[in-house]
Amino acid sequence: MMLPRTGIGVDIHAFDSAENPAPLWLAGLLWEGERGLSGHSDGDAVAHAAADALFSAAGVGDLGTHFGTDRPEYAGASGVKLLGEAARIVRAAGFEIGNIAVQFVGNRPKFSPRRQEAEAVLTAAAGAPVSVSATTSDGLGFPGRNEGITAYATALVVSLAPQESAGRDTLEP
Ligand SMILES: Nc1ccn([C@@H]2O[C@H](COP(=O)(O)O)[C@@H](O)[C@H]2O)c(=O)n1
Ligand SMILES: C[C@@]1(CO)OP(=O)(O)OP(=O)(O)OC[C@H]1O
Repeated sequence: MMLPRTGIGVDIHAFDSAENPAPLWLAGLLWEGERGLSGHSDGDAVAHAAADALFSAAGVGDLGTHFGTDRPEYAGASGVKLLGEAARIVRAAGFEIGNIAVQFVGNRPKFSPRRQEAEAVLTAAAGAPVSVSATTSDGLGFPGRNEGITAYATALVVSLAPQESAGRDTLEP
């Protein structure tokens, strides 16, 4: 039986505190006029959490395993590029991707008006449906103080490799 596998990913990035902050890239979109997130790459916490959930579901490590900050080629890399690469790695490991669901916690950007646009960009990158939702933390904690964003993601993948039979049906009654 081909049972699906779930995965989880969490990513946190602080807003850039520089006087002239980097632009904000989140959920694969550029948010004009919004303070950017700091990071070795473009800081797209939504795309990173989605990629991490894929690696988790396939059991092939995590973001640091594949795109570590010691890799200069990923300096400034786009989250969309990392998600596309993560999907390629997971497929090369013998999995198909069912879907990815991401929720971020933060006051800004006001996400829902651009949800469809973001989901289309991330879905194209992953080659599988990606849904994104947002919530505030009701003013509490670092997202509530506009210091940063947390993104949580789950992913579902299915192995395309023949499964070895195991468990109850191999046991004597
Ligand atoms: N950055 C955000 C945060 C929230 N939303 C939308 O607002 C709804 C209500 O948020 P609460 O935290 O007050 O429950 C939420 O369900 C989102 O639809 C948003 O668009 N952008
Ligand atoms: C994506 C990578 C690599 O550029 O850098 P960051 O942008 O700092 O992002 P993080 O979510 O901390 O994950 C680690 C790295 O793999």
